[in-house]
Amino acid sequence: MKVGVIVFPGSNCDRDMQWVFQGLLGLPTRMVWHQDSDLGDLDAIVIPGGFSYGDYLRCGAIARFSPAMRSVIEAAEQGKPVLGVCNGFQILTEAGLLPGALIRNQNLHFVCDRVPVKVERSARLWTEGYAAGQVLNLPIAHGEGRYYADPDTLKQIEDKGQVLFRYEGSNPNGSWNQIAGICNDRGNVLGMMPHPERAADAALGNTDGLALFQAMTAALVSV
Ligand SMILES: N[C@@H](CCC(=O)O)C(=O)O
Repeated sequence: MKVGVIVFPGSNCDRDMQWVFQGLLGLPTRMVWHQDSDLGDLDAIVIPGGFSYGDYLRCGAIARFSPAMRSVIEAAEQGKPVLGVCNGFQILTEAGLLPGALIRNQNLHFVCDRVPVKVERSARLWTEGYAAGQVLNLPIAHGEGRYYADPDTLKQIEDKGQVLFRYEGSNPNGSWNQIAGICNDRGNVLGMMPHPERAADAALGNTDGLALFQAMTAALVSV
């Protein structure tokens, strides 16, 4: 059982992810340079936050062409859990693993804050450690986090229950339907803009994000 964290030029949350999986949960974790396409040894894949390729063109638009991404797509097709946080979410939408897009924040400002995020439902792999409707306090830090999808796609993901996280109260980036995180139809790929890895270690004073990683880990143990 092994977790892989894909590292692109410009990733900056890769070590935080490594700390959660390896340091807090005690799971073997491999840092994978984006040019490495041999991911066969991995049981779960994480695409961390950051500024891959300096966010040139659009956040995630260049990273999605990295050799590792072809293998991430294969792993997702095999049903392995794939988690993308912030820039990772952007890369997953650019790669077509998740529907919709992350566009410039409505107020055109980079937003760095801690915000209430509601868990929509208790979903296998990701949110079984939370109660439906539970409100988490999670850090956000992004310039292109406004979730957008065309009306048909939006209806489809809402109808299928693919929205797992929604901003509660305020809408910090103007996301359609206050969407903060979605999974794919099959449920094994999750992308979210808030940073649960920055709210996982008690030393940081907030462990609201930890249950997400525990749910992912529990699923791995039973693989
Ligand atoms: N580069 C992204 C996200 C930053 C991150 O992943 O923390 C943005 O500004 O939208």
